Amino acid sequence: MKDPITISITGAAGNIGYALLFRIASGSVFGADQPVNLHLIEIEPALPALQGVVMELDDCAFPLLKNIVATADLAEGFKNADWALLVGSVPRKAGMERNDLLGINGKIFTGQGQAIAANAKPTCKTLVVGNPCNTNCLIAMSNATGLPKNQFFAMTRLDENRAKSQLAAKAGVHSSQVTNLCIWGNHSATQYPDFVHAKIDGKPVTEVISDREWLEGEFIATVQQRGAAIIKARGASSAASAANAALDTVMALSTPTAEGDWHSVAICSNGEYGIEPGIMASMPIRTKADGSWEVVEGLEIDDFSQGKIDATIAELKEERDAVKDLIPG
Ligand SMILES: NC(=O)c1ccc[n+]([C@@H]2O[C@H](COP(=O)([O-])OP(=O)(O)OC[C@H]3O[C@@H](n4cnc5c(N)ncnc54)[C@H](O)[C@@H]3O)[C@@H](O)[C@H]2O)c1
Ligand SMILES: O=C(O)C[C@H](O)C(=O)O
Repeated sequence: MKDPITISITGAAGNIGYALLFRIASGSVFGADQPVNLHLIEIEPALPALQGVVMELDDCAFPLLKNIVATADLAEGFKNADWALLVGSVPRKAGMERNDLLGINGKIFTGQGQAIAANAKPTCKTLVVGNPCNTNCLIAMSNATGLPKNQFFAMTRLDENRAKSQLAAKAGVHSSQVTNLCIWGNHSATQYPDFVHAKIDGKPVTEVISDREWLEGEFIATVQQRGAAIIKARGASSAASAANAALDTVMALSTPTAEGDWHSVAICSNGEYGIEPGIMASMPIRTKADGSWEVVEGLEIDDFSQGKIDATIAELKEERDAVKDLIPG
């Protein structure tokens, strides 16, 4: 048996948490031979509800689940973490944009970034799900003094999965036949789901779907507005699909990417594609055999795509400027 790995999850008593924990504990994320410890972090008022979740985890008698910690103490919660999944934060309501949450949620990520740096393993990878996730991740990363920036990620995989599903439906194929789908920029209404480089059965999407007006219009708008559409329909923000995408992201960053393909996640720019260094932007990413990752470089960006990328990066710069008080030095 391998040594257990420790997964710390904030907001563990929330809706996404409830959809995440049992899949991790069952072995379906890290493998059937990988024991796990779950460190569940909540705010004090949610600890009684969290105890209920712990009772349910116990009642599953998962063979791979070795230890559960349920706590409001960040040092205890992030101790020895291999992965920190930062979900805990307030979701938006109908009529709000995700960055309307910056004032409420942004400050959560200063203390969490510091606590990860002080208590987690030096190799800990952090994935931010709580919105607005790109800028919350920037705050966490900037406060995690001493940890490499390339261990911080913000989630755009839900957007990738949504985009693949829309393209598949339009082309009359299964979503698994859609590859090379990159979400550029922010997890927001300015994101750019890149249909130009996406492929269906290895062919450019633009050859399979000849309706360019749909691709440039309805397709992009549907993906950009999908979160709002779910809030309108459900009366609550996406939870099961968000948890699924978080686990897809963890797996995509833990296993080598299929030859020629890429996946979407926001990382700290080093200037790739002319994106200002230090901006937490979604780009095409490949995970290598040794577990490290790289940006897929050299994609040709046409004028249409460049305009969309510029718009979403401009929004990320505005968000960064709005939280400058939460970013040290
Ligand atoms: N990036 C994405 O694609 C994506 C997708 C869906 C939802 N989200 C975001 O994920 C977040 C969580 O959504 P949810 O549906 O689980 O919400 P929820 O309200 O059901 O649960 C959030 C939980 O976080 C806890 N929490 C709040 N502040 C905390 C803190 N400082 N430390 C630890 N826990 C804290 C709350 O007590 C609550 O239990 C929201 O911000 C939502 O907008 C992101
Ligand atoms: O839209 C939201 O506020 C929740 C989430 O970010 C989503 O994309 O479903």
